Amino acid sequence: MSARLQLQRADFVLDVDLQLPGQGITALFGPSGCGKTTCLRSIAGLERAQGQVTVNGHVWQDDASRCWLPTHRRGLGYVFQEASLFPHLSVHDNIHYGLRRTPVARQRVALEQLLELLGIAQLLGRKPATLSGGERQRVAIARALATSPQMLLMDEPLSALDAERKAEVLPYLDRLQAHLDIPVLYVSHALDEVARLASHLVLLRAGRVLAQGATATMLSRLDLPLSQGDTATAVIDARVLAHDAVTHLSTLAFDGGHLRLITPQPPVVGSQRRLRIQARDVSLCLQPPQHSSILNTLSATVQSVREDTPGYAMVAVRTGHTHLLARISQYSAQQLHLETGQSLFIQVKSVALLD
Ligand SMILES: Nc1ncnc2c1ncn2[C@@H]1O[C@H](COP(=O)(O)OP(=O)(O)OP(=O)(O)O)[C@@H](O)[C@H]1O
Repeated sequence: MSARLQLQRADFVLDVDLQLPGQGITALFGPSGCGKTTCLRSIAGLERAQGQVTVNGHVWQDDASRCWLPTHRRGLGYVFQEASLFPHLSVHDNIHYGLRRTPVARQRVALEQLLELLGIAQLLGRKPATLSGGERQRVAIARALATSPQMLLMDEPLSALDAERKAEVLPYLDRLQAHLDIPVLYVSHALDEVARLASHLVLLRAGRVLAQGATATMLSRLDLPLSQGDTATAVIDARVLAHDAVTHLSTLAFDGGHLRLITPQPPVVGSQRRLRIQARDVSLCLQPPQHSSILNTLSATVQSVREDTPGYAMVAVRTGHTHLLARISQYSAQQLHLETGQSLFIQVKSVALLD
């Protein structure tokens, strides 16, 4: 998918060039007012930006050749912050409203599969007013997907939900991603959501693309603001090798070694899982640590070091082909004489399963 878009407002200019994968979830991320929604609405044809938009070989817009498809002809699904369901229609009729407008030849998503993936089969007879916020949003996603779109556009779909409801909906988004072959462009300003869901990340600043690339790579780049401060995080895709029911420890393999973590529920052996390692949970040692309570020690190479917030240094390290961050005191960075290319050991105090 590619989009080159320019739009001028009185005090805001959008000028982006997006090259996105035709699969998985791509996050459009950045601070409030940077243009995420404007960008999404321009791709949808809800704003009249100038430029070119091509999705899966379909040209939605190309001003050079005077092509501009209206929204209803772009083959897209759109999910807003607040589920915009028809209040007088049942869940069944809301979903079928989208389905009826899709010619049979274009239907690629089986309705039963959609209901199953989003866990809404038992809600079909209900009216939107009787649903919880999380259920409403799942129905809104089903309605958008029922039209078998070329692309699903989601604008902060979880931001109106409290933490509990958000945690309830996230696994459904994981399942959609695993089972449906529809690329998603996902607007968010919550880094935890992006780290969990997105395989690709576009970082926006003041209407422009600051950087774009694989989420894992973007999160660990010291030249980007994502790696600053206490929330800096790395994500790793890993495979479950084993689970020990006695110790509750699971062992996962990634490109760089093995990690062990306590998992209350045994994960499926052989499954691919995404792990999060926060920079503040990684410490550095020049010698292999001995007799430590910390479960995970890996050998690594220093990639770069940068001053972080006052008193702290952020260190990018590589283990195998995997990039991690360590947030340590500046004092420690000086004591260890850290330099690029240096070999050392990292201790990982905490690893979390994200999906
Ligand atoms: N309809 C509009 N008319 C004029 N200016 C607008 C309009 N909608 C948005 N803007 C301005 O355009 C800029 C980008 O807004 P946009 O909503 O795209 O940002 P955002 O990154 O999605 O922000 P948020 O995370 O707060 O939703 C902002 O300066 C905003 O004030």
